[in-house]
Amino acid sequence: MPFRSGFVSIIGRPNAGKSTLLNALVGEKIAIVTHKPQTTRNRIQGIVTVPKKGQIVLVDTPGVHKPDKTLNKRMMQEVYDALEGCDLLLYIHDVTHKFEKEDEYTLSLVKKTGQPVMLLLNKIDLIAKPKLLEIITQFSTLHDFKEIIPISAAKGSGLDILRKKVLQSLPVGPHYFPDDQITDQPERFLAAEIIREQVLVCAHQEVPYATTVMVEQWEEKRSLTKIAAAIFVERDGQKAIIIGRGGESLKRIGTNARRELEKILNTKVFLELFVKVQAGWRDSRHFVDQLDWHRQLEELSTSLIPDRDAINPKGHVPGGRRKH
Ligand SMILES: Nc1nc2c(ncn2[C@@H]2O[C@H](COP(=O)(O)OP(=O)(O)OP(=O)(O)O)[C@@H](O)[C@H]2O)c(=O)[nH]1
Repeated sequence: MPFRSGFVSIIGRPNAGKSTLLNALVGEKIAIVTHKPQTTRNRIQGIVTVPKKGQIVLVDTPGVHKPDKTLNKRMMQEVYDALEGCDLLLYIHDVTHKFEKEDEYTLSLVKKTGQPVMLLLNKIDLIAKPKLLEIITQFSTLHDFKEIIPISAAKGSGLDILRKKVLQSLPVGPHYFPDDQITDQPERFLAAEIIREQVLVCAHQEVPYATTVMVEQWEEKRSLTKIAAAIFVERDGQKAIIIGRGGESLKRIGTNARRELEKILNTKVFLELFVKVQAGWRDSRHFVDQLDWHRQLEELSTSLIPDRDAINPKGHVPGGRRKH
C-alpha cells in the first residue's frame, strides 16, 4: 500500500473544539483548551503518523472571528495562511450552536479555497440523535462536502472513522516529519501556552484576553527544568487581579501550570512567574510580532538572546516535541 501524507487544516469558529480535536487525534496535549472563545492564537501543527500507512499533518488555527485589535488581525492571518496550500480542510461546527451569520462567513472562507472539505459536526454527546439528523440535512444543502462526520472530540467518538477517511483522501507522499514527532511547536512555547491556559482558567472578563505569556529563560538540568516566564497584561489593575490578594491568584496559576508541565515534560519543574504591564500591547504591531513563536524560535537559533548556551537544544530545535 502506498504511503499517504498531507496537510490538513482545522477551521471553525471560536470554541467549536478545534484544539480538543487536535489533541485527541495526536493523542497528547499539544494545544491548550478552555471554555473561553479565542483561546488559540497561533497556528500549530499536530502530527499523526499511522505506521506504514501515512502521515497526517494537522494544522490547528485560531477561531474565525471579526478582528478588531492588531492581535486579532494577526490571529486571522494565521487562519488565512492555513487555508492556503493544504490538501484537505476540516470544517468543524459545534452542533449545540445555531448556524449564524458568523458561520456563513466561516463557511464562505472555506468554500473560497476550492479545496475538498470534510464537515465535522462536533459535540454530538450534547444533543439527541433526531436533532443531529436535522443538522446533517441542513448542512448538506450548504456545500458539497466530501464527507459529513459527526464526532465528539472530547469523548473520542467518530475519530477512528475520521482518521481513516482523512488518510484515504491524502495524496501519495513523503514522511514530512520523523515518526515519533507529534508537533512542530517546541516545548518552550507550549510551556508559555500552558501558563496562559491557567490565566484563562483563573481570571475572568477582559483579563485573559489582555494577557500573554513569554518564556524568558529555559534551562534543563538532568531531571529538572527551570523556567522563568513573564505574564504580560495591559494595565496595573489587571496586574493586581492576576497577582491576587497576598499573591494567592498568581500562586494558583503557578502551581497548576507547574503540575501540568511536569506531566508533559516528564521532569520536575521549577517555575518562576513575573507579571509585567505592557500598555496596549494587543494593538502594538511590534509587540504582537514578537509573540509569534515561529519568530521567537528563529531569534533563539540566530543567537539573539544572551542565555542561548544555557538552553538545552530540546527546548528550541525546529524539530518540535517528540513522544516521551
Ligand atoms: N461536550 C463537549 N465539549 C467539547 C467537545 N469538544 C470540545 N469541547 C469543549 O469546548 C470548549 C472549546 O474547545 P476548544 O478545543 O478550546 O475549542 P477551539 O475551537 O479550539 O476554540 P478557540 O481556541 O476559541 O478557537 C472546551 O471547553 C472543550 O472542552 C465535545 O466533543 N463535547
